[in-house]
Amino acid sequence: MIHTIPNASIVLFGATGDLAHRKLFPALYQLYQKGHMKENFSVVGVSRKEYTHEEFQAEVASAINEHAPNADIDIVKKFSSHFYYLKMDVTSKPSYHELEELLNVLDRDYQTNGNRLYYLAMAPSFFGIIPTFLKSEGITNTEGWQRIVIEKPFGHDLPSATKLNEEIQQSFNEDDIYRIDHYLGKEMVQNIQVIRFGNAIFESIWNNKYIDSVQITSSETLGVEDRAAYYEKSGALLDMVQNHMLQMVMMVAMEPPGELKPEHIRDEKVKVLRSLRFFNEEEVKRNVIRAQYSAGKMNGEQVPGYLQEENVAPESQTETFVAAKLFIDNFRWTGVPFYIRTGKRMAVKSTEIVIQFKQGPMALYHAKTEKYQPNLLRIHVQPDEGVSLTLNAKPKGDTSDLLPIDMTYNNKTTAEMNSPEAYEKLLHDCLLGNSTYFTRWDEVALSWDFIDRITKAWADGTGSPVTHYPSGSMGPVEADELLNRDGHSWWEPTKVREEC
Ligand SMILES: NC(=O)C1=CN([C@@H]2O[C@H](COP(=O)(O)OP(=O)(O)OC[C@H]3O[C@@H](n4cnc5c(N)ncnc54)[C@H](OP(=O)(O)O)[C@@H]3O)[C@@H](O)[C@H]2O)C=CC1
Ligand SMILES: O=C1O[C@H](COP(=O)(O)O)[C@@H](O)[C@H](O)[C@H]1O
Repeated sequence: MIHTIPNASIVLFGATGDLAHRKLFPALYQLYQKGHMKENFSVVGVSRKEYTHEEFQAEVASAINEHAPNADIDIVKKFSSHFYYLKMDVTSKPSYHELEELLNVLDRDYQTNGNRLYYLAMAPSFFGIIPTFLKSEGITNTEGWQRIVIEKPFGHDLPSATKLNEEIQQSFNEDDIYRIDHYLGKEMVQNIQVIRFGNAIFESIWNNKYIDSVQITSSETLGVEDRAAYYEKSGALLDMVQNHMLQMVMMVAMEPPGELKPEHIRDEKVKVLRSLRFFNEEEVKRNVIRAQYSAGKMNGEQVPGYLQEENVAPESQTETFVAAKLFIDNFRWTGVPFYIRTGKRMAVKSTEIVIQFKQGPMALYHAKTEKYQPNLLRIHVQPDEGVSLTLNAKPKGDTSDLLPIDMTYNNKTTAEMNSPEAYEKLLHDCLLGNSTYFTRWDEVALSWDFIDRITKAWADGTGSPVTHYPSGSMGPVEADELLNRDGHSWWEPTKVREEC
């Protein structure tokens, strides 16, 4: 539900960066333009570059014009007049006093009641120090609420994430810490719980009696671009699996919450991670595939392999693709494999969840024709948004054959009616104090515990080796074999038909 955001000051650390320009300014603008933010808010941009307030406002306006669809020039002007700039090195304790002075003026001018949201759009190395100084220099000491948004990655393993968390919790309560996973802001990821718990026909068959397997694919066409410095240390496992892929697994596998309240939903998600089978070395080798893109063709154009990309080590073993078979050892899911795969430079940009249902008890049709398809429920997360259900029917006039048909719901009908961007929804939620779609510490800790065992097996040389896949393909043959040995194959991403 959309509510009007209360009066507040937003402090945006990292205001000259890529995330602020491409995602955060446009997301805030959309909230304003739709009337969810009224006039009583200010945004203080913080970075080390020199800007006057006016230069910064012009920069914000230009970013919105470039990245927000259908931006209105007059509204953009009015919106950007709420922005202020402070040149500040976040590692310098005394500079926080200037921030406090500015915020005190803005709190008064905009009647914010001291409500403040601190958004850390900065490199992770700053995630600990900023909350520490915000607290020690008394900035968080106001009458209003104080919330902090932490970008990803939250640590690089369980020990580093624990240390970071302890540091942040010295200054902010868990309830006021909003760890962002932007996949949780995606329309169709949020829709999973409605499709499941809002439709008795699905929830009653959402278990190992009726579901054969689950597949989650998140493929990208982009390569590493200019992010090799970060990506070389992360790879697809830390960049996508630890957070986004596991979040989608949790949304598909969780039990119904007692109520639609943040803690009820987050409790159920955590229980999924508690039932996730944590792999030993042998299981990592058997169930987790890693690979790197080699040169290939994308849209008819030759593109380089990962090792030829700028700032990538000549013999880098960083994986740009991961496929895995996961097991959730609980009453609902025992025996149902969850196959996940994600990678860069793949054939299509797509995120899709496919629920494959079991065949009926008697082979009246499926043994007789190759055209028989298992029933599939596809949740199209992006770029198309929607749901489709594959059924078997009979072709017109022919009683002896089968025709798979799709019943499709398309969530995104026209360019003018795009769903809100993930960051828009998440900013809206944290300004309202709704943490449902942010990751709680116990989720983060368990997900690192699961991931660390894979990282360790790979580092010890006991996991499967890094193989290669040509750019423009859907991954290495080993990822196909992972499913083939169970008699399965990957369902390739499909489009939601426009006419439906
Ligand atoms: N970009 C994206 O699409 C995504 C980014 N993220 C995460 O968001 C965060 C930010 O990423 P991104 O915007 O790409 O990073 P950038 O490198 O583009 O921006 C970093 C920002 O930090 C500022 N900065 C650096 N050092 C200091 C300092 N000592 N004091 C004050 N400001 C400083 C920089 O400005 P200046 O140099 O002027 O000080 C700049 O504004 C990261 O954690 C990233 O992992 C997550 C998902 C997607
Ligand atoms: O967090 C990240 O996500 C993006 C993919 O996000 P999407 O919304 O475009 O699917 C990925 O490219 C990036 O490497 C990763 O850091």
